[in-house]
Amino acid sequence: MTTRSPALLVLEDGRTFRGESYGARGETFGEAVFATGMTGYQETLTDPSYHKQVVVQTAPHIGNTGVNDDDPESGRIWVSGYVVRDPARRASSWRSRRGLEEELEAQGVVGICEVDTRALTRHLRERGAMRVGVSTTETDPQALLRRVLDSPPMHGADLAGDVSTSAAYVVPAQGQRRFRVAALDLGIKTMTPRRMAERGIEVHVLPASSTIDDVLAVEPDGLFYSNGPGDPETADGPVRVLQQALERRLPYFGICFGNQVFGRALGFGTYKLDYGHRGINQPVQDRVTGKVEVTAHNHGFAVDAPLDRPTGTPYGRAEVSHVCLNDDVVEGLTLTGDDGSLRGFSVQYHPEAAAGPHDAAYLFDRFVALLKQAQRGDRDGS
Ligand SMILES: NC(=O)CC[C@H](N)C(=O)O
Repeated sequence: MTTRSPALLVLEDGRTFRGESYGARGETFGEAVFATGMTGYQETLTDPSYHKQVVVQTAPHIGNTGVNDDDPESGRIWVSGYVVRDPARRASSWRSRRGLEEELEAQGVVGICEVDTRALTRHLRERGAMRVGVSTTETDPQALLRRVLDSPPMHGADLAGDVSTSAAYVVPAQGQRRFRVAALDLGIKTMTPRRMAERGIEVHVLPASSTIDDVLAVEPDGLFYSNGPGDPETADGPVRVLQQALERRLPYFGICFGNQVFGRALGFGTYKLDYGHRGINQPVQDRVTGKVEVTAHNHGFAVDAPLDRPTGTPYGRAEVSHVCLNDDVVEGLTLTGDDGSLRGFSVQYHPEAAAGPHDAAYLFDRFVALLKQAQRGDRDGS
């Protein structure tokens, strides 16, 4: 069994928790956020959207199924720190290759266990997400607090460039290629291009800093923007590229950060939620069909768009298509032309469902339908 040493967690408002080391020893900082999924810790840890965040797991047992080679959503763990109640003493799964603690240690991720994660979560829910420090080297809370207060806040953080691919790459279509899509990698998860590839889409994944010329060079049938870390208010480059693409009537689909950037491209603002949505059972309503989906979320920001009326934009009519039933937060947007045809859409949640329920998988089919409609339009010369 791993030997443990004392560890300290200090929030920026001074609230302190003492626990034991879990994973690498050292000191780390980030935004403290809680994730409520009972499963899927590997997907959470490797989701690039968690860059610079210290994730608190509300599920009390973490690590039970170890670490496998199939579930990572990127090439590494991205969370800047990890907080759990009771780590599994033994990993048990036919897919497990190694223990979670071993993996955290190997990747240099500092964590803390034996923390009352329910008390910590209630604190964050009441006071809002805030900066935190976790340390196995510091024993004085006041000293750690000073460093927490010196660490950068999430508000205003420009992070997509840190996690994006440096070079373009292609995820080939499975079976016959039906469409080609340019996908801007703002922190893309492995499952997303795979869900497109399964539907005959060849996905050209491009760096976050790509220009409209880089996008057009792919000769795409459509444009996709991924999830990603940081404050959407900083994503001016991707917003501009998207506006240029919409001017050219390129069909658009966006997920999470891609929803926020779409919102901004259409003229809406974004804002920081008090403590965000992170989990795999969030109820979202499709405002057209009335249907409720149970969905996976990981977002701390949201789009500020009116729920009660459409908004005219230079690219067509924008509407809020989905809302979260817990708090009425905007969870999806659509853009339609004067003839009522769909031009682009996005969701704040995760239809790629890694981890999470598959209720929203239909959105990838909707993207295929949009690409098909645009191809037909091109052929008809309209
Ligand atoms: N998963 C995401 O794309 C998150 C988007 C953004 N960083 C937020 O926290 O809201």
